[in-house]
Amino acid sequence: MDSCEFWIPGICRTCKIIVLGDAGVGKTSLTHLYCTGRFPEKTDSTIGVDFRERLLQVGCEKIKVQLWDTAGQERFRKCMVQHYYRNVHAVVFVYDVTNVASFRSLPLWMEECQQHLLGPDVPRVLVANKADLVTTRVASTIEQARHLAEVHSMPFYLFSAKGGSREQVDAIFSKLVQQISRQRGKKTEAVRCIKLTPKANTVEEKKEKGICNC
Ligand SMILES: Nc1nc2c(ncn2[C@@H]2O[C@H](COP(=O)(O)OP(=O)(O)OP(=O)(O)O)[C@@H](O)[C@H]2O)c(=O)[nH]1
Repeated sequence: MDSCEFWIPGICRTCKIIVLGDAGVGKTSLTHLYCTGRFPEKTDSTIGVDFRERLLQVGCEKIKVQLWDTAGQERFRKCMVQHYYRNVHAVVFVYDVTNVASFRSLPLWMEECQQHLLGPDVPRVLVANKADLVTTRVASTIEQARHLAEVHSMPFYLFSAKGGSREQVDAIFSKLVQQISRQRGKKTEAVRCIKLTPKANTVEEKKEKGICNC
């Protein structure tokens, strides 16, 4: 995703991706790993939102991936929640495999997206984090999570922000960026088609198109 034969200076698109999930599931750790390549040794509870960015090259396009690491705790979200959802291009849902309650909250996070008018066309993925702590006890919840992702047409990743590699975390976000780029391409094409549709100007053309002058 980062090779480029031509470089077009000045063209840079932003992809705003919000990361949602209960407190402590690993949102900060995941976004940190993606943007810096390191698992942070120490994290504090996110208050409001933290921003992290990474610059990518997709073909000849520069893309700024802007991650909104949102607060999991309700009391730290209240004042920011409207801002999270403005002009969102994609969503990452995260739950913690060792915390069943964080899995049960996923429908609420999805509902919040709906309440803020994120349509089904907004790409999303589900990350089951802390895979390094998987035990047989949580295996059935992981299967349920996989099923939930399937039902909602989301890619599913069993991942560990602690033990995962940069390549693995890149795969999660690359998938989203590719989907966003594809959608943008389609929208641009649709606009181009509308602009290029010729108007019926001459009387003959108008007749052919069934347009009447009276
Ligand atoms: N073992 C393990 N611990 C993890 C992993 N990811 C995060 N943690 C730990 O889980 C705790 C919470 O991680 P955060 O990244 O701060 O969680 P968060 O979702 O951002 O939390 P809030 O900001 O409160 O919403 C920290 O102690 C992390 O070190 C992981 O993959 N494996």
